[in-house]
Amino acid sequence: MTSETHRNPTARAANSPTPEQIHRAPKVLLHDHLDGGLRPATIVDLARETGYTQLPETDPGKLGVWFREAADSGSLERYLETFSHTVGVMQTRDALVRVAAECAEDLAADGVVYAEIRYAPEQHLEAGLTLEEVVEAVNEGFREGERRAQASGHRIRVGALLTAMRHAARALEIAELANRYRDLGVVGFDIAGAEAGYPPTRHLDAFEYLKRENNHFTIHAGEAFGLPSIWQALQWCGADRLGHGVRIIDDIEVKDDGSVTLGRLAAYVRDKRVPLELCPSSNLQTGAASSYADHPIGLLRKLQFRATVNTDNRLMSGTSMSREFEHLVDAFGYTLDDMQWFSVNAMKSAFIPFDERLAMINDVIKPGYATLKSEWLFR
Ligand SMILES: O=c1[nH]cnc2c1ncn2[C@H]1C[C@H](O)[C@@H](CO)O1
Ligand SMILES: [Zn+2]
Repeated sequence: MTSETHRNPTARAANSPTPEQIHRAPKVLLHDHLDGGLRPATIVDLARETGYTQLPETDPGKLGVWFREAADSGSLERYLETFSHTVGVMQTRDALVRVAAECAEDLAADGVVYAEIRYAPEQHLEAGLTLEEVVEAVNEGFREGERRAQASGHRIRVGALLTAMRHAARALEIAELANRYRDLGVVGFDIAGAEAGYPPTRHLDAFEYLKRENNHFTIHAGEAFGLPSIWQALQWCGADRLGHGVRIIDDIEVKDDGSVTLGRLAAYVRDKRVPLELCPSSNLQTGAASSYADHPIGLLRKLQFRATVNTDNRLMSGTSMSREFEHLVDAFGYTLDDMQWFSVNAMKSAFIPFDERLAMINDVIKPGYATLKSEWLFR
């Protein structure tokens, strides 16, 4: 596919939402890393409190810039190196509670009404916490953040996804942990980390265990590595969703006359309504896409894949859900109807029970967009 084929030169439409409307619109976030979303000022505080001495900057403003620039590396491996500093200050119970509470607060203030936040418990054991203590601290933080959000007039519901690192060998143990804390704040499982060289099938035992337990999982696949990774994640591992999955574009052919042919895998992904947790800004930094206008989300939305919009790592990308939508509105001329479509797609794909998803869609998301869409009548 040439990069020019799917550029939308008209960009913003007359009825595209303003940044203020985007901010107020109810948004649903399925792919966001807890250790990729800390406030820079909190990192500085926690480093001081916990004796972490490796920070590249101690001024919060400069530190924020440092993360964005260091993550802007063009390679997933180098992008991931920046996490040593956030994980480095997230080793105590208090630190985890604080980071999780602020995460929920920040998302709620941005208009996110439902979020699934992931992190790898195995990365937070350096100061002696157990896996269980890590999960309980993060859950406590999320509950505290939900309460604070409500007190300031925002409503958000946050579920945790437990991630296992794909280069390590603890996936089954983490899957069992996710199962133990199911209905206690944890809604599913994930694997993350460098993709090339670490296929998801390395962790087949964990996925087979979760399937036997009727539990849910997503797999980072099709980000830095292409179709074989997506194929394995779906057909060997049985993933419910794809973390990124953006490289499914490699199985879609667009001819000069505009006609589109889906390969077998792309057809499967669309036919089975496999949710794609797309993260535009993150993809630009790791080299998986070259610009917002050229990001495959434009074509995937047109072809009605079950596409969702996500932040991945708000700190490393200097982003938020509102900012991701602002970029997409600018690049593709999206309207509130498009935003609603992405948000409903995400809510349908969440790992909480069906009746709760439906209530979020009918009682929160649709009324929220209806209010925004009717505003022109009273302008
Ligand atoms: O986009 C990503 N791809 C693969 N791994 C990632 C991505 N963003 C964050 N991670 C890793 C680094 C974190 O330490 C870990 C758990 O959140 O997940
Ligand atoms: Zn990710």
